[in-house]
Amino acid sequence: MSTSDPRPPAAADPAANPATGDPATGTPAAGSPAASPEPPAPLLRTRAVDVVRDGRHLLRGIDLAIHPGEHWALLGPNGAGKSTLLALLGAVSHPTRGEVDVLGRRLGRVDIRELRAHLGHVNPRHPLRSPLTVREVVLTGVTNTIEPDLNRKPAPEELERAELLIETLGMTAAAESPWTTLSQGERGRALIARALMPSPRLLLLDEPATGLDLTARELLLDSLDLLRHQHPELASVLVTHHLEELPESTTHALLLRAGETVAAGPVDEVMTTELVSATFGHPIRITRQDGRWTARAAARRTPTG
Ligand SMILES: Nc1ncnc2c1ncn2[C@@H]1O[C@H](COP(=O)(O)OP(=O)(O)OP(=O)(O)O)[C@@H](O)[C@H]1O
Repeated sequence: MSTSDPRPPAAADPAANPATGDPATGTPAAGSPAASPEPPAPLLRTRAVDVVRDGRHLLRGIDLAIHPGEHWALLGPNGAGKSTLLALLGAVSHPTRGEVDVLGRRLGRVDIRELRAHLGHVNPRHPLRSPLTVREVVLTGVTNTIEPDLNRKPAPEELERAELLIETLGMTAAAESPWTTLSQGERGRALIARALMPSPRLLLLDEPATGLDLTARELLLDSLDLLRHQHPELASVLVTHHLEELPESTTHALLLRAGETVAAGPVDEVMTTELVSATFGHPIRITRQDGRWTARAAARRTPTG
């Protein structure tokens, strides 16, 4: 299949389920039948989204629907538009055209700062310089501030939640370690715990494994698998260039090339040799073993005769 003929396995049509409800609690909209077996409303939805900057299309015609319990990989080469799309999904920027609904609220019609409070956005460039401990950094997730709010004492249930998340992310032994002495992998896991403090329904991860050594990457991916297992309603979007950096628990993928969708849908339909090769513009062979993916350049043909 060529990039000009993408057949994205369609994400569920969000228009079929217009319930919007309360983004903070997930409560169905008034009038929704309480016992309805309908699938849940998407947490994120984009329709025909374009982003144009300086006269250049960074994204074109992006349609996407992400539901509770889905864990999406956003894959594509350098400059494909992954960070631009993540900024829309994280209510950080607006589309030039099209619709973006985050937790049932349309960007452009709501205060995006209020929306962001319900999203767990992990910024690998967390600008902390002071030697807060891991526990203190995780607790700043409650106020979504870089430094602790000194006028506010954490409630016992917040301390308890921080401890649980620190454990889930495999950081208990380092809970008292100062930020300034942590490795990049430890910082990454502490930031995921921090992002989860306000119990967001959606976690956005921008290249969380970049720069990690093998052990640190595997610890991170194990932690994400455990987290997703413990919080079955959580949804997530993870941006990466590398298939090896995808946790086993990845359920869906969106492949982007030059700002356009090559394919989007369930991971086993999308993460194929054909579609990933089309996305990266290079023949790549994809294999999946024990739930994890590897990508290798397809073998060159041996010249005959
Ligand atoms: N404000 C802007 N004005 C013009 N072009 C921009 C702007 N922001 C980003 N771009 C360009 O848009 C394209 C997509 O950028 P984006 O950062 O979304 O890609 P990406 O897939 O995340 O890339 P990478 O994998 O390298 O991080 C790039 O070519 C980038 O140079």
